[in-house]
Amino acid sequence: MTSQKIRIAARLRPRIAGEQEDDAVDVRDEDGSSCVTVAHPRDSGQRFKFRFSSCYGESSTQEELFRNDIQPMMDFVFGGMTVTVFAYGVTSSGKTHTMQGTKTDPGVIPRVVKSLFERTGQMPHNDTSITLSYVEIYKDDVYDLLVDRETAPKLPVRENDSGQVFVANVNRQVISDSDEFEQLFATAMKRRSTGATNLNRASSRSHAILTIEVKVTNCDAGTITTGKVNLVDLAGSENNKLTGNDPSRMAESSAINKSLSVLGQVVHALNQGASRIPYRNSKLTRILQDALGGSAVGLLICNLAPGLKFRQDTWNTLNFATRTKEIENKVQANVKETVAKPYQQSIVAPRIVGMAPNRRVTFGPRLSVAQAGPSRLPAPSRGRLSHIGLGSGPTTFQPFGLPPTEPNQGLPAGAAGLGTLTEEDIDERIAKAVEQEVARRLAERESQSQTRSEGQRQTSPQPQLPPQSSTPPPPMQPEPISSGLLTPLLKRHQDLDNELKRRLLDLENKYDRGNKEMQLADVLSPVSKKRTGRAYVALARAHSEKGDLQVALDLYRKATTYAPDNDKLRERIIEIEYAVKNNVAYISEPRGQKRRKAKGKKRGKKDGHTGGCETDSDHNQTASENNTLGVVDSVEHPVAGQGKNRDGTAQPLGDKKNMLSKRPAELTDDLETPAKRQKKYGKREFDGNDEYWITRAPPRDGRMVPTA
Ligand SMILES: Nc1ncnc2c1ncn2[C@@H]1O[C@H](COP(=O)(O)OP(=O)(O)OP(=O)(O)O)[C@@H](O)[C@H]1O
Repeated sequence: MTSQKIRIAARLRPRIAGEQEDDAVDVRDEDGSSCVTVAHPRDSGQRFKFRFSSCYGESSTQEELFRNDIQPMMDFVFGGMTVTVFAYGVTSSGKTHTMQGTKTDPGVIPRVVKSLFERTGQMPHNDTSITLSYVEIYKDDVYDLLVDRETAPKLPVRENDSGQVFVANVNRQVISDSDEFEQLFATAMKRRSTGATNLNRASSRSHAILTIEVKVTNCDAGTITTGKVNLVDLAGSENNKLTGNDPSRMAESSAINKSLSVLGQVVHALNQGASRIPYRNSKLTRILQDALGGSAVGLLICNLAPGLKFRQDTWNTLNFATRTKEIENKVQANVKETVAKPYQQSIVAPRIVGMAPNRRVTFGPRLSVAQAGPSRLPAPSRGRLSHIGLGSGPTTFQPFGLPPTEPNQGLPAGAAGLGTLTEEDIDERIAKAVEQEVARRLAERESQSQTRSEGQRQTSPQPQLPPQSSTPPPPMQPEPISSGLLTPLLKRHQDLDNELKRRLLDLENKYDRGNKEMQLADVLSPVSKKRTGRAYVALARAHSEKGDLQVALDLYRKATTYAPDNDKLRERIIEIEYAVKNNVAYISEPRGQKRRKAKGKKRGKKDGHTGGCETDSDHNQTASENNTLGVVDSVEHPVAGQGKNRDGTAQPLGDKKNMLSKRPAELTDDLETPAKRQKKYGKREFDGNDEYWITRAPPRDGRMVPTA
């Protein structure tokens, strides 16, 4: 792992028709290196200088930029690293021109693709593949540009086990040459949201991210190297006085400015070494997380528009670039060995090597998921579960056979038969084996219980059974049966099969439900997410007060999908889990304690604290950052304003649609209504913890009372 600062390239575009000549901004050579200079607003004799990794003037060419700054980064891609290039600047500063270019004057994207293919063409001994995905972030929703817009759903953004953020369910297209790319890209570009503004006839209304993955399998070295390049054409920050946007354009503009403002906050937080970086405040920063303080190599192209008209924007862009160049990434390569590692050999190889087809997999008693090495077991999918023995009896529990053993192709001992399996392949096979092992054990347990119950039947006096003999009984033969009755053997097999089916389906349903919940949470707006979370919490609380702790626990767990960062919620789940596990009563926090906390929290918010979303410095930054980016008007605080009046005070009951009014009828009977509550407690109570109105049992001492 090596540290690498983000590189900055500034590019000043030439004047376009109708723009006035002046020297407000220029690029010049000074002291042996080039820099951008901006005229002092009040003293034209003075100029501010900005130095970056490279600076390109109005006459610079696409070829120059590519050769100096982009081409050298391709080495990183082939070394298994992720490279992110993003074009940043005010609207009409030339971002799309730089990234896409035109047919006659291609930009960074087509040049990168061409260079990748040229390079893979020089690797005849390696197996290479180039895969493409292309998405746009429009009003903070992610859409696939490789599918028709009419049918393109909003795509969720997720994080994998190793903390890497990715766009889920995105189309990934393998391309075999530059021509195929050009066709695909030309169609995708037409799907991107663009519109005319006063400043740009074809202004991008979205951020577009093209991801190219390069996979090189080196059979000699036994490695698979997966590098990636993200080419990002950001939408431009907009000054709505200049763009003359209509209301629909204003909504887009506000979303663009907001996400760029969050980008500014992220950069600031990184520079401050803040403990919490607000990546999650916009999809853009979430997706670019790896490039900003993560493990990718980054290049920021700062596009600048010439002239006095854009001086303030130029100034903002240059300030943003100056802060960004301080960000340091910990660059990591993604290189995997194609042969099994020691932990995999010890578990997988001895069992599977040379296994006869259709022999049952018999893992030793020590095998567990945890022992299957540090690998991440893929979550069971419908496809994978459903093909295990469903639909026929237990004899169909097939081993997770590798293909018939192939001759050892010079692989290390112990890896024989694994061929060129990748770590993922092996992980997947382990997962399958574990699933099958679960199925086998279920079947075994079932058959043991059948044997036991048969044994009991045999020991009890049953005149119709033959006398017991000391010799082992012959293999059970199905007896002729009277019509309409199953033989015991068939019946046993069928019961077993049904039980197995039932359990596997339960497992699948559980997985599907969890997945749906996640997907739903991903597509909801932050406000709806919060509301749904609250609704679950309200129901959970109602159940916990009824003593129905298991149901309450399930509901609280569901609520965490919508409020993953809520520590209180997690704490409550742990408490209830403890209560359920140890069979002790669970009692909610005493009221007084909570109210005090609530007041404290509200005071904190008034003072500028944001409920854990940002640090103080983040918050203070909001104003300064936005001033810098020139987007003060569009800033929305992520937390402030929810569940409160405009003046920051809590909304009284009745003014707000509280969650209790949405409770199912069966839950409301034995709960307090707001009127009952008022009668009982004399005044209304606000639960500052989760910002919703709740019913509460009379205060009791202590949090848990053992019942036994
Ligand atoms: N280096 C350049 N050489 C020639 N023309 C350029 C150059 N850069 C930009 N232009 C022209 O300037 C105009 C605006 O450029 P472009 O659309 O790329 O801006 P943008 O920053 O992507 O704008 P937006 O954020 O609104 O999408 C276009 O007509 C483009 O052809």
